[in-house]
Amino acid sequence: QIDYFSSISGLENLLRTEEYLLQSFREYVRASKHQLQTLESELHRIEMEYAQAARNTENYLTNPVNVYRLMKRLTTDWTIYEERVQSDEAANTFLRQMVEFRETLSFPSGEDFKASAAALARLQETYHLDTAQIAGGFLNGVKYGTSMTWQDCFVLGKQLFHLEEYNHTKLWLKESMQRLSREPYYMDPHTLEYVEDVAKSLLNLGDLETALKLSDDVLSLDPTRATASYVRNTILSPVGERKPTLTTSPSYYHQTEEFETYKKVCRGEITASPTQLRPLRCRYESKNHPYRLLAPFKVEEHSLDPLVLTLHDFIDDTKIETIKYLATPYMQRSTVRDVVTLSKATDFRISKNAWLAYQEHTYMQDMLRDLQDLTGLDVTRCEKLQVANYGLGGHYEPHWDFYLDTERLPEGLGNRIATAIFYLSEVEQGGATAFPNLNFAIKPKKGNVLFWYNLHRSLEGDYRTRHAACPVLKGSKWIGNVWINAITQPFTRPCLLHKDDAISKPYSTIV
Ligand SMILES: O=C(O)CCC(=O)C(=O)O
Ligand SMILES: [Fe+2]
Repeated sequence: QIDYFSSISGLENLLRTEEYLLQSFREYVRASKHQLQTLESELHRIEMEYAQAARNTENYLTNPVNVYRLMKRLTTDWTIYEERVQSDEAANTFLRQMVEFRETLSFPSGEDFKASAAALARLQETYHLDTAQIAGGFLNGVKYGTSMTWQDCFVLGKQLFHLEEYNHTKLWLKESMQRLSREPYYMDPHTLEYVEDVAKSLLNLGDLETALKLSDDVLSLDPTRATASYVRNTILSPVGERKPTLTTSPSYYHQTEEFETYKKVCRGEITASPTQLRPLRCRYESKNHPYRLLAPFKVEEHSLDPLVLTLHDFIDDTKIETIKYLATPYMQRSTVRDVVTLSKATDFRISKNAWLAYQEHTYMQDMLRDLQDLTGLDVTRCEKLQVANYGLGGHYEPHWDFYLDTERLPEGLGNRIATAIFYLSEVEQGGATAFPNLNFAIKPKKGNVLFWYNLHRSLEGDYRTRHAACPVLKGSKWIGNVWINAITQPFTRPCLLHKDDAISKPYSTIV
């Protein structure tokens, strides 16, 4: 069962579906127009005939030919029109095609639709986005798309209600009413029911002021509406009879300080302090490799302890496109380790990924060779390359890359001593790699690599390296995760005999 919400890769299938639907619908409109035109000329003909008869009824009815034709019309012709309207060829073709399309084309599932609503709520939450702005097609002040209609906002609000995202429900239902009030037919009889529905929802969500205003609006147009009266009476009756207001209760982790810090880092509200930044440098590094003397590594330090670096322009576009191309057919929903099921999909990691063996292409072997040249680490035994793609609000909440459960290390590889994230695309907005303990987030830049050590020298996990992929706000984020494992490193990064993990212990208490 493939899903569509967890990456951008694959979504083009849905657009192709829409192309087919549009074609079919266009054909339906064209054919029905043609049908209607034929009917119209028939109608016109009878109208003329009738007008003539009505002008001088006696003269008309005394003509035997006219009488015959009147009889014919009323016995056969009208039946033919009736049948034609009923058998509506154009509509039938369209409906038949739709049945076929539903079997042969890709459609998103209800889960996809739900997850895309949840993604919008997550983005709004993480980046403090204004509801009216999003509805107007703006993301962080940049106009990307068309506006949402009041119905769009209403449906989204309802979905968020079912997801128990009550704060967001309120925002979207109110936005839908705002948008409705700007429509020329505000409050026509058909929409009254929607407005009542919103009034009732807002009553349950505790926004009494708006609920009362909406029900008053409805009642001023139609004093007999039952729901609006109920809302109004409930609000105006003495307190105490009212049901308790619905409130959202985020999961335990989502209420922690770490999660708050993570979101601030994603928004760029927290950044490394001057003291943190002072000792850091950018430099060229050749490691005395003859080739690298000419094309040195461009190294930017983000933190010295733990060591976190950006390697600028580390991989070129040709290699990047090849690697994405190789991965695309194998992309599947990303999972996380789970004690019981071994691996499972979760809400806190939303992306698709594919594992590629480095042997599959020299470009991938080049990635490892370059990393080895720079870091001196032995890369002969690594986990496979993990290529990932994040779409609509895709993210990976704070986590460690090293295995906590050292009983179950990948066989013959050992724990993940270092991570190198190859950024395989730009991301227009959001999607940074955030380190909530270190107070910085690195914005993806195509061709750059983010490198850090996950383990202390004693091979214990360095808890300060907790990191995350901030939700992608606009764009399609591609990365390649290289994990360099510890088993082959006794000479390249000798482990210490004494423990040196005390410094990161205080950061281990989060989970
Ligand atoms: O996408 C990112 O920026 C981080 C990804 C990550 O941490 C992971 O896949 O383990
Ligand atoms: Fe990670």
